[in-house]
Amino acid sequence: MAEQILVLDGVQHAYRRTVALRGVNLAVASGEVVAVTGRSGCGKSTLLHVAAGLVRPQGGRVELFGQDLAGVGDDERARLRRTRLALVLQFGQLVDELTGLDNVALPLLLDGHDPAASRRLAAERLERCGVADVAGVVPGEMSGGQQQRVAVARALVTGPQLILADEPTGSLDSLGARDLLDLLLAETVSTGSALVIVTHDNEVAARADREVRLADGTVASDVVLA
Ligand SMILES: Nc1ncnc2c1ncn2[C@@H]1O[C@H](COP(=O)(O)OP(=O)(O)OP(=O)(O)O)[C@@H](O)[C@H]1O
Repeated sequence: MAEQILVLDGVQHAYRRTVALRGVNLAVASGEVVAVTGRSGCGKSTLLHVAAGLVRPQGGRVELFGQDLAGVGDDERARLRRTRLALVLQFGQLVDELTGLDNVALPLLLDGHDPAASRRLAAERLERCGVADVAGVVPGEMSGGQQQRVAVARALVTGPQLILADEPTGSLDSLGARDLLDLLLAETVSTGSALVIVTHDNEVAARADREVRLADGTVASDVVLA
């Protein structure tokens, strides 16, 4: 059986009086593509933030790459997010002042890699993601689709074992969304990463290996797709 790289066990979380997660159990194996679906407000983004170690849950246990996150400090969490984990959000969240190339090289540079080698890897990633032409362009001068492709290139440049994506196609039209999903799935499969993708889009969910549907802060169904 494939190694489990993310395990949520009875995870609970509330923001003041709003309960977002009420005991979520979920395990993701290496290389698996899992879609997380459910109505607005059911807790999908909170689940992703807990999995990324951005939010400390008030109850239950999160195990990431075999480590109980409760015992992992903020610096080590940040290091995990830069190296073994990647986040892709609805709006690429690129650094406005940096070019496409420097945005993609950034996680490597922050992790202390050689600058020239980092930029070479970043250029290769941009090429693979079909956006080599925006290497010298800042995000404000890119289209929404180009920004999301650069965000995918940045997410994959470190060779993460797990990619957490929150509505990564949500800001794009349907054609752009399909293109970006094709890219994300192809790159995920080719690097052997696991992908957890939060989506409202049934077409996106249908292309995953598994669909986990949340309802009111719990897992309502967890189905392996053909
Ligand atoms: N920072 C916050 N402060 C207070 N309440 C929050 C916060 N973030 C989320 N919530 C609440 O927690 C619940 C779950 O929110 P969450 O964003 O996880 O849901 P979601 O399924 O991702 O929603 P959507 O599909 O609309 O993005 C909602 O009731 C939401 O209003």
